[in-house]
Order: sequence, then structure tokens, then C-alpha cells
Amino acid sequence: MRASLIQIAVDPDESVNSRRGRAASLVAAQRGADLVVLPELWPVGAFAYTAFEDEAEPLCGPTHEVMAKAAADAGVWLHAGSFVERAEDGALYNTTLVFNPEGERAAVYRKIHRFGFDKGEAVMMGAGDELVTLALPQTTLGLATCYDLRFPEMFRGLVDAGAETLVVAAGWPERRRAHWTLLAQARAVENQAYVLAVGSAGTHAGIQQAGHSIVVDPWGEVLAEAGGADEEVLSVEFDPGRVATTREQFPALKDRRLGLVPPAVLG
Ligand SMILES: O=C(O)CCC(=O)C(=O)O
Repeated sequence: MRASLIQIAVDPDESVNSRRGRAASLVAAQRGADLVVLPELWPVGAFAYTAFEDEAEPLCGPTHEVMAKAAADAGVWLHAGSFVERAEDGALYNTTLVFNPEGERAAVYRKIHRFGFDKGEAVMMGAGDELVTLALPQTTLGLATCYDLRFPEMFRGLVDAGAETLVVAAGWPERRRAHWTLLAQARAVENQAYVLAVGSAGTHAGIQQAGHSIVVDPWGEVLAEAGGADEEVLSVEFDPGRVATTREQFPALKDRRLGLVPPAVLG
């Protein structure tokens, strides 16, 4: 199976429309790949909070339209990163769309863990509450967005639902790049799954992006990593069958102890 991770640059000098067109061209150039993945909130920028309201789109808005066509033109499964969705009730969500090679929408995932503690996305957006997996012919994807990477229980939930390839679309800051790499490898090792983690490039809203998109195999080995924080397409061939063989040969997931008794409260 071949995947292309598009580590697109999010630059405030480029309009959202222009970046949409450029993203579509980058996707089109990946014909021959099985799966193409874009990062989190690439149309507007993950930290461009002041633009969220103005650039919010309905589910079937311009990003949906352009990405559906790009998937069909390239004939690929397209994980179109995420965009700022305005739901029918007016609430904003950090929403991921996946399209099949015919350009039909195959999955929608609303980011579950919102970043920012008491500001930014955490107060501006609603939280998704549904885990999303998607069966492709070669592997079952489990969908996650950026800050979700810090929550191992979410990934276990995805694995319990059948995920073999965990896709993380991010706008991860350079300041915490070491966490990005470490957590991507940890999620792969503990779940004996592939991790395809794509970040964005450039600097927006004063936040330098980490780039360094990374693909990790079910043994925790790094199969491919972007060279830095510039725009880059990271292409990788991987064997989805290695998830099953790794889980058979080193069956640690079978040794989980669920439902442990909580510690007694003393005194
Ligand atoms: O957890 C982090 O360090 C980064 C998370 C983040 O930037 C996001 O979710 O947008």
C-alpha cells in the first residue's frame, strides 16, 4: 500500500482559496498512491483563531467540494485533513473528511480533544464524541486529530473498533516537536498499528509548525519522516499485513487487564 502525506505550508500571505487550489493540485499529483493525507485545519491554519468564524464552512462547503473532486481526479482515498465546520446549529467543529477514489464522502470525524485549555479552539469549538474508523480495501483506518495524539485511551478505542492504521492530521507546533515524534511512536508500539502522522509547514499566527510528518510501523520503527518543517510530500510503501503478524507474534494486546478494581480509599 502506498500513502502520501502532504505536509502543506500554511502561510498567512496566501489566501484560503489559493491554498485550497494548491492542495488540490498536490493531491492530483499523487495519482498512483492508495491513500493521500492532508494536515489539520490547513485551509485556515490550526492557530489562526481570529479567522475561524469568518472562514467556517458548512459540511458540504468549498473544502468538501474541492477535495471530493481532487480525490476523484487522482483516483485515491483522500483523508482531506480538517477544516473549520459550522454545524447547522451554528457551532464550530474541527472536522475531518475522507473521500473514496470516486470522490464520494466516506467518513466524517469531529476532533474529540480540543486544544487550548481555557482559550482558542478549546473554547471556540464544539467537541466531537464519536470514534471513527473506516475500512479501506487494504487496511482499516482510525482517525485522530493533533491533540488527540496525547490521549492513549482514544487510540485503544479505535483499535478495539478494528483500526490497524492510525491516521493523525495535525498542526503541531515546533516548540513541542519532541512530544510529536515520541507520541507517534508510542501510539504505534502500544497498539501494534501503523501511525501515519502528518503536520503542516510554515509559520502562522506566530506559531512555527513542527512539520516532521512521520510514518511508524507496528514495531515502532520509523519508516519515513519529513526532513524538516518545509512543505514536502512524504511518500511511503507499507505492508498492512504486518499489523496482524506483529499482533500474532508478540500478542501483548491479548494480555490487557480490563476492569481492574480501583484502589481502596484509606483513612
Ligand atoms: O498537544 C500539543 O502539543 C499540540 C496540540 C495542537 O496544537 C492542536 O491540537 O491543535
